[in-house]
Amino acid sequence: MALVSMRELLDHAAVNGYGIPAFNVNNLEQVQAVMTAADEVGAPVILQASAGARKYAGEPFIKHLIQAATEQWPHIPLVMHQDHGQSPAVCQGAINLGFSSVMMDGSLLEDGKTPADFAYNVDVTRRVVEMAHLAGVSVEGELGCLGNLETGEAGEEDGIGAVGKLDHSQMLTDPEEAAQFVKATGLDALAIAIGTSHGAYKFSRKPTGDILAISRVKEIHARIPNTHLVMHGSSSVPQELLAMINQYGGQMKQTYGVPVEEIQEAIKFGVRKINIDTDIRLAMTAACRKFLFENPDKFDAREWLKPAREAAKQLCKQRYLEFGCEGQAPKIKGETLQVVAARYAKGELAQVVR
Ligand SMILES: O=C(CO)COP(=O)(O)O
Ligand SMILES: O=C[C@H](O)COP(=O)(O)O
Ligand SMILES: [Zn+2]
Ligand SMILES: [Zn+2]
Repeated sequence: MALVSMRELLDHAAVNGYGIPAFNVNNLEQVQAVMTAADEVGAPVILQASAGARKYAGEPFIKHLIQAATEQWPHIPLVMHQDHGQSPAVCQGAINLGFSSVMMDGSLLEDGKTPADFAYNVDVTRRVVEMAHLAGVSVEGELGCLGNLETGEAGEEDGIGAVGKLDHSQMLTDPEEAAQFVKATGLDALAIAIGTSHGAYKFSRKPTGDILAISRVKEIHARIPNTHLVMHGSSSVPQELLAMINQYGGQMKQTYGVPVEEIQEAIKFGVRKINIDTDIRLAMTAACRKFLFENPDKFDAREWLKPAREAAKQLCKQRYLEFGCEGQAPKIKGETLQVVAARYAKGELAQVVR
């Protein structure tokens, strides 16, 4: 199957009440891990590449790694999504490269650090929607800045994130603004800020409602019922992976992620895409450290990449099962992007705002 539109997958997830993890990928082993996990459980796939991934691997490698996955697993509906595009020009570049979905992150200015105002965000996102939908490509936007509600720190850890202190109004997406934003842009999916942040250091304790505002999801969803909500910074940071990393020579500090049961609750109220990068990093690092510690004589990279890839696969499989993706892939039609473009043109995919 050729690459499919993210809108098609998320529409299917909405009708059938499940969520799809969007995994960040940077190299061969991560692509293989996600795809084999999806194949084992019959899950649809969103592979996303950040600017950091494109810098690390190079654009031709990212493009061809993901296209290779469509050849190896032709029966799996697969979206190639650009994560955190910082400008319309970056999004246009991704569309030209063959991405079937793009994120225009206009919550921050082009530097990826300075919080932007609402008018700027609307303007850049609307421009991306106009060009992307002509090609049947889906658009995710973001309203509100990801950040830690305990400290007010936006916490730039992965190259994308506001710098310095933010107030709570900047770190929690406002339902009324979300409604205005969707009306003005017509985008397909909206990343919301509810207290999650990128990277491993999200919460100093297991989060409760005051620092992870899942209740916001319900309020936002009520206003924009067919715009798919996206949770960034949604790694769960499994304690056993932290312990394993530290057991085999690592020095990670105590930290907590987003509990899977909170994500499951959010899925009931309109969250359809759940971004996960850090958990794959932790799983691969833990497995790799363990293998090299136990086999100090080994030096073939394939030998330590194999357990790392296997650990990433297990993590991905677990999330597919927990978010309800099992057996959904064969039920997805896999429309061509041309068909989806025609549906946008006819107004069939217009957003509802209440
Ligand atoms: O949101 C993300 C990518 O856009 C990744 O979040 P994590 O750092 O929690 O995995
Ligand atoms: O959005 C953040 C992702 O975790 C990507 O991280 P990265 O910029 O290090 O590739
Ligand atoms: Zn952002
Ligand atoms: Zn993100």
